[in-house]
Amino acid sequence: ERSTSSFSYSSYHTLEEIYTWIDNFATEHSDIASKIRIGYSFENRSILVLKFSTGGSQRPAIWIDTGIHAREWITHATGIWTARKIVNEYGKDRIVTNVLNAMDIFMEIVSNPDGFAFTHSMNRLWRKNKSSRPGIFCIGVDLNRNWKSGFGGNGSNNSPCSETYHGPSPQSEPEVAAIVDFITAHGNIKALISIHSYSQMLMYPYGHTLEPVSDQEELYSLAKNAVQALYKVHGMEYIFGSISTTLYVASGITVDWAYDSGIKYSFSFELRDTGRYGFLLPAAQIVPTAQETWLAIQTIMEHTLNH
Ligand SMILES: O=C(CO)C[C@@H](Cc1ccccc1)C(=O)O
Ligand SMILES: [Zn+2]
Repeated sequence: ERSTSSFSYSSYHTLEEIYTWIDNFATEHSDIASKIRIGYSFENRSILVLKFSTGGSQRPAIWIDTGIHAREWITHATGIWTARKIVNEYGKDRIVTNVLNAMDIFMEIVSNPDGFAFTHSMNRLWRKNKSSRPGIFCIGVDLNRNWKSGFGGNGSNNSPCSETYHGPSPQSEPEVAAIVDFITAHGNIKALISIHSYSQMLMYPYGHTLEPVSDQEELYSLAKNAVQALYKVHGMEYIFGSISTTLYVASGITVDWAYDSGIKYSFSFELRDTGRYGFLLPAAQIVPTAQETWLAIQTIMEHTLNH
């Protein structure tokens, strides 16, 4: 009996439970899924990625990450549900089947394992990683400010005690360097989706400047279509647009680096809710959130496949 079938997709889980699930999931779906270790965190935990592939080699691919901010538990839970959805829908759903017959999907569910473990052990609202450096008395770098593009600019902070501390240099954090190295070595990533919570938004670059990206029109209309598909599931309204104009200026962020590295379809989600529960979203909303997010993700994947 599949042990992942005893796993509750409508509950939050610890780091150990998620890592065990990843192992069992890759074993039970070895025809299409495999587990890759792309590096080690500051506290030496494995950084794991699930690869979904139906063959070929170096196929164009889609990258999805969740949990870069430790306290955003709905994102890890959404990632787990989405991984199962992908393997269950291959061969049934037209979009998933077409995407996986031509492209690979890489999904990093726990992108900040040290911080995530800390939200279970010590501080539920921890955001950053757990890096420390000699003579610095505050812990952690904001992994969504440590990327090269716009590094150190407005909307990031030079103080190690800040929640948006950008770190001493771009990619100084092993959790960011691991992704940069993997995506750079792969060289054929066509879309990147970096999932956060909360606020109910679907955003695209830039965050570090108010200047529109060259593909602004295309990304705007794709985001519009994606949030319309999402809305149809449970009536949840998402706003959309560029990060700097929709939310605030933020520098050194994942999607700005991705876009500047040639990944045109780079998006960041802010999942449920709009503040009533915030990071403490009740587990009862995990499946509804994942279900609606899936429609937006499918919209982005299909567009990526067809362009
Ligand atoms: O995670 C957030 C809430 O914890 C808000 C996100 C908003 C954001 C998301 C993606 C790209 C730039 C900014 C952040 O400030 O990094
Ligand atoms: Zn976040």
